[in-house]
Parts: sequence; C-alpha cells; structure tokens
Amino acid sequence: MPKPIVLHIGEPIKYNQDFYENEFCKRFQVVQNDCPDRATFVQALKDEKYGNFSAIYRPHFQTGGEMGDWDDELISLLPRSVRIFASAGAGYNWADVEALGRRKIWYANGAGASDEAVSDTALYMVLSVFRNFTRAQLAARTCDPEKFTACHKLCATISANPRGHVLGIVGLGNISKKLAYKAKMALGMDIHYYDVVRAPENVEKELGATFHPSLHSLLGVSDCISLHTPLNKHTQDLINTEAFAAMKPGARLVNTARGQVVNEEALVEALNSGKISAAGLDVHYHEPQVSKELAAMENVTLTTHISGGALNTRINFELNAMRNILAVVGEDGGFIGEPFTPVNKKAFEEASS
Ligand SMILES: O=CC(=O)O
Repeated sequence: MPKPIVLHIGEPIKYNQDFYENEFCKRFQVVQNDCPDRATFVQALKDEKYGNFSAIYRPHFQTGGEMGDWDDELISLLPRSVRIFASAGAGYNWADVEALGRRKIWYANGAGASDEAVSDTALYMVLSVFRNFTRAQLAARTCDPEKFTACHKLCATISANPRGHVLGIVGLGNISKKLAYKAKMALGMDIHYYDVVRAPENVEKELGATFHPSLHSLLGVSDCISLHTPLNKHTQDLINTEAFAAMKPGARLVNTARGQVVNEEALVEALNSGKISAAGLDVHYHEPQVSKELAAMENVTLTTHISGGALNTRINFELNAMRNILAVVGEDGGFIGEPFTPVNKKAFEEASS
C-alpha cells in the first residue's frame, strides 16, 4: 500500500531529524511545495500536482505563507483526501479554520510549544509598563547625565509595583493561564479574566481568577489588560475607542496576541490623552511596520513579534505538528483519531455529524 502523502509547506525541518526520519517519513511520503506564490500554488492544486495528499504540514510559521491566506478559494481546491492542516504557531489568523472544519479537515495549532516563551514575554511587558523600564532604558542610552538624572527622578514618581493590582486577562488559554500563574506568584497580582467560555471551577480556584461575563466589565476593574485572544472577524479592533473609554484611568495595555486586536489609532489617542498610562506591544497592526507615533512614545515598550521566539518553541512547533498528523492520519490515509491541539473541533464535529 502506498504511504499517505503529506504536503510540506515552508522551510524543511531543522531540529527533529530523528523523529522526522524514523517516525514521520516511515508513515508518510512527504512532498515539498515548491510554488513561490499564490497563483502558482492555486494552479498546482487545480492540476493535482501534489496528488491526493492527506495532510498539510507547516513546521515554521515564519515561512510557508507564500500562498497567502487559507480562505474559501484555497480550501475549496484541496483534494477530498485532506484530513488535517497541522501548523506551527499558536495564532492561526492565516487560515479560515471554520471553513476547514466544514470540509472535515482538522486544523491543529502549535499550542503548548510557545506557552512558556509568550507568557514570559507578557510578564516582562507587564513589569515594563508598571515600572517604566523602556523610558529608563531610552534615557540611559542617550549617555546624557541630565537626561539620566531627570528620568531617575521621574520614574520614582510615576511607577508602581504590580503587587495588589488587577491583571485583566482577555482570553484564558494555555498561554494566559501560565501568565496568570507567573503574575500571581512572582508579582503578587490579582487575576481577573474575560472569555467567551468560563473556565472550570478548579482552574479559577488554582489561579485565584475572577471571571467577568463581559469585556467591558473586565476593562472597568483592570490596572493592566493583557490580550490573549485569537485574531478573527470577531476580535479585529476589539480594543477600540469604546473599549479604551471603559478602562480605568491610567490603566496599562499589553498585547502579545495579534496586532489587529487593538485599533492602533484609538491606542495612540488613549495614550496621548493620558487615558491609559503605558502600553507593551510585541505585535503590531501593520506588521512588520511599527507605528511611528507609538515608537516615539517613551511609555510604550515595543518588540518585534518575538514573544514566542525561543529555540525551544521552534523545536516543539516542528514536533507538535508531526505528532498531530500521526495522531489523525492512518496508514490508508483515513482518520484514526483526533489531533492533540485542535482549534476547530466544533466545526469539524458539526460537519461530521
Ligand atoms: O505569533 C506567534 C504564534 O502565533 O505562535
């Protein structure tokens, strides 16, 4: 029996050679996409260039996006044999996972691989916005004694310890549960959260987390908001002018999720007016372009979408996606089980019932 085909998009694997050769390639014939853009990829699908493949494997999210978004156009061209799209990345805004689910195709993300790195980065941002570390670093880097002294004095009057302040988490998933734990244990913060689905009682108890039934209720009590929601049509511009208006005066905002969850113009206005006192942003609305207005503000900590960017994350993204495919696709190319980290279970199950 021929081995089921896996369509590999993006760069080859780099870290898990043994597993790849001895487990993955033993079960699957891996075919590498060589189409450099959407037009050629669309044509390749129409021509059935890659045959009746059973899975799509994207081990690195920095590459493998040459075909653009996986929308209805691309998804409708997939062969009926596809069972799963397993990708690196905790986020998955490049794929319409509901549309995949409707075609009985699982989408499995890199959940678990980047939890540690992203929650560490969010914790760093939280500390930075309370303590004005970016302002101090910018002043130190001027090597100007006057600026040094001015900032030394100013920071002592405008900074605060996070301890006893409310950290408001939007979206309680694997990453933000870790952040909640770290912020509670290391910084002594009070954890509040909003999510469309309330967490089980034991999770709330373990984190000492208070649930809010609406975003605005959470915004009204939080001293620092940290965003952990996927980007989709419901969450684009979620933090807009109305949301800033609902925040406590002087609150802070941290975003390690996706740039487009925050309306950048509204953010600039909220910072300029002093409605919020600081922001920490790893992700940006027009990435890789950073807002020049935000970049000019000393109370804004900025990084280059590196929150998950640790070697440990990349190693586990590769492995996680292979394991997901192995769990789903059988020797005959049929379904044998569920992925470990599905994100479209509901849509998949509705299509299967
Ligand atoms: O942005 C990083 C990720 O989605 O993992």
